[in-house]
This record gives sequence, structure tokens and C-alpha cells, in this order.
Amino acid sequence: MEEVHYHESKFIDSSGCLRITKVPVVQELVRHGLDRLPDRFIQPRPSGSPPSSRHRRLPIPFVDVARLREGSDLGVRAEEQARLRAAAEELGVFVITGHGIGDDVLGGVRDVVKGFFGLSFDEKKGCVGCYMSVDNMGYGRNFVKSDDQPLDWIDRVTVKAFPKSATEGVDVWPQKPSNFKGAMEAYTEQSRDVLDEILGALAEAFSLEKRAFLDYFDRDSSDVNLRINCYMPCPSPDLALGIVPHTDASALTLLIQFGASDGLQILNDGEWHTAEWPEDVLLVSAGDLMEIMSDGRVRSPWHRVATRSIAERFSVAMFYNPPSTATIWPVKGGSGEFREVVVGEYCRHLYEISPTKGKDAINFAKIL
Ligand SMILES: O=C(O)CCC(=O)C(=O)O
Ligand SMILES: [Fe+2]
Repeated sequence: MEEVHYHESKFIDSSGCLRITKVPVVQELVRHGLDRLPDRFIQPRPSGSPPSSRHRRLPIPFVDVARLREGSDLGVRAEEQARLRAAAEELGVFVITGHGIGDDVLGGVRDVVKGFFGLSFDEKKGCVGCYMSVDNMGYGRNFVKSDDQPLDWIDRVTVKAFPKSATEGVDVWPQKPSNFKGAMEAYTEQSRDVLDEILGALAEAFSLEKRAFLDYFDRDSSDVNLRINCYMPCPSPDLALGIVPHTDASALTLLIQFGASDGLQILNDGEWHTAEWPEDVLLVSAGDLMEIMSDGRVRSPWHRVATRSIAERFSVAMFYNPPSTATIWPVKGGSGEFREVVVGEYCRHLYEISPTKGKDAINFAKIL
């Protein structure tokens, strides 16, 4: 019988020792054929809320970026800013139209993502650079901290796209498909401009200086991490999760999904809802750094990913952060519950304590 492949995940155990645990590669499990979900992927039953996607649906507001641009009619712009503000305050999530990123660029991303996950395990493993100094990167798993924690039903590769200086001398991009880096860089460059426009518009929507958030971002030193997720069909979608509940540490996250929809779920009014988010459409989600910077005006959503029994689903999450050495300050006039934090320290804290049962990481930035 062919051997199933494993990722090796390093963690520090409760006595402070460095341990390595072997984590099965989901694509390999599925390739070998499965009639039941392996025990390591069974999630403890969350109270009254099975993960499968037969869930209440949550309409996600649309924001038209073209209408937010300078030069559009003042009334139109004010109306769109009001929509943006309402979406940011109520859910922290919205889908965007009018962004100007071409179908060729989005199609290029889709093709290289499917191309990469279509490779054999050995090809994938062999063509992704090895990160020595950057946490949580490469082809493997996030947040495995023990031999017995329930595992996410996911395969993923994570790439630090910017700043380039953080990965100098290390070839971090998958070498296959050969246009992986080119396609992702074209997408990232254009997406960054769109996210900058949204950062400006968000500040204006809250009657702040346009650069209130934007001033923390810098072309040469801002952080862009790409997390490219592959969710294989799962034999028991009610028992497993693609990603366990979490917030993103980012300021803003830009997401796109291919292959299938109905994976992303958001906790709203104490209930899990499946986000109504069509394939190939860009979705913006606020992360904890935005909640802190906006002093609680924008809330980072507590979200998770459900699995499905048919059809692979892929998503690309682009996490956009100020430079890791930057100190961000909550703008005045919000909830008053936050203090300043160093971006890198906040992200390290979130990684260290994740996964958590509730939205705990952000307490790090709260005034006690
Ligand atoms: O796949 C998705 O829809 C969401 C992914 C996500 O939440 C993440 O990568 O942080
Ligand atoms: Fe996320």
C-alpha cells in the first residue's frame, strides 16, 4: 500500500520542550480514498451549531470602489461611504465591485492556485522554499500545538509577498506552476492599491483625516502575506472544519474563492451564518489591527470555514498590515477601549495563543 504523506509541525509543549508532530496531508488522505473522517479531524461539538453549510445565510453588503473614488459625484461618494461605514461597523465584511482588477489577473490567480494544488505531494513540497526566520510560512499547517488537538480539514501554502527584504536570499515562492510568482505578484500589486483606496475611504467614512489609517502603510515596508487555502471534499462535513473559528490579525484581509462557495461562516448575533459570497468576487474583511486602529469603530469578524462533501474549494487570503515594527495608535473618539500596539508584537501574540475558543487575542490591545 502507498504511504500517506505528512507535514511535520513543530511546537513547544507544556514543559517547554520543542516537539515535532506529524500531521496528515488532507489531499493525500482523499487521494487514497476515505470512507470515514479520521479521528484527528473531528471537532468537539460546538454548542448547537454543526459546521456543515446548511446554515442561516448572511447577505454580505456590496461596496462599489469606483463610487468611492475622488472625481465621482459628491452625493454618490457620500452614499457609498455610508454603505462602507455601515458594513464596517455592523459586520466588518463586505464584497467589492468596481475595483478595476481585471478578469485576466483574477483568472491568473485561479489557474496557478489550482495548478499548485494539482501537483503531487513531493512536487509541492519540493518546489516551495524553506523559511528559516519567518514564522508560519511555507507549505504546511498553522497553529498545530499538540499531538491531540483536532485538525483543520485544509492544505495550505503561505507566502510572504512583501516586504521583499523580509525574505531576501530565500526563494519563498512556489516554483511550480512556473508563473505562480508572476500571477500572484500582479494580483498583489493591484490589490494593494485597492486596499489603500479602501483604507482612505474608511477613514473618511468615519469623518477622520483621509490618511488616518493609510499613514501607517508604506510601499517598501508594509507586510503582505498570502495564505492560499485548499479545502478538499470531506466525508463528514458536520464533524470537521476547514479552519477553526478565528479573527485575522491583519488590518484588512482581501479574499477570493474559486471552485465552490458556501465555505466562509461568520458569527453574527451569536449564531454562525454562511456568508453569501459568490465565486470569483473579492471580499474584504477587517482584521484585529483595524479594530485597534479604529478604536473599535470597525469590528474584526469571528469567522470559520465549513467543509463540504463535494467539490474542492480554494481561497486566497491576502493579509495587509502596516510594517511589523510600526506602532499603531487607536484614533480618538471611538470606544476608548484600546491602547497602542506594535504590529509585529500583536501578530506574534495572536499566533502564540491561537487557536482560542473565543475572540481573546484582541484583549492584548485593550486598556485594562
Ligand atoms: O477560505 C475562506 O473563505 C477564509 C479563509 C480564512 O479565514 C483565512 O485564511 O484566514
Ligand atoms: Fe481568516
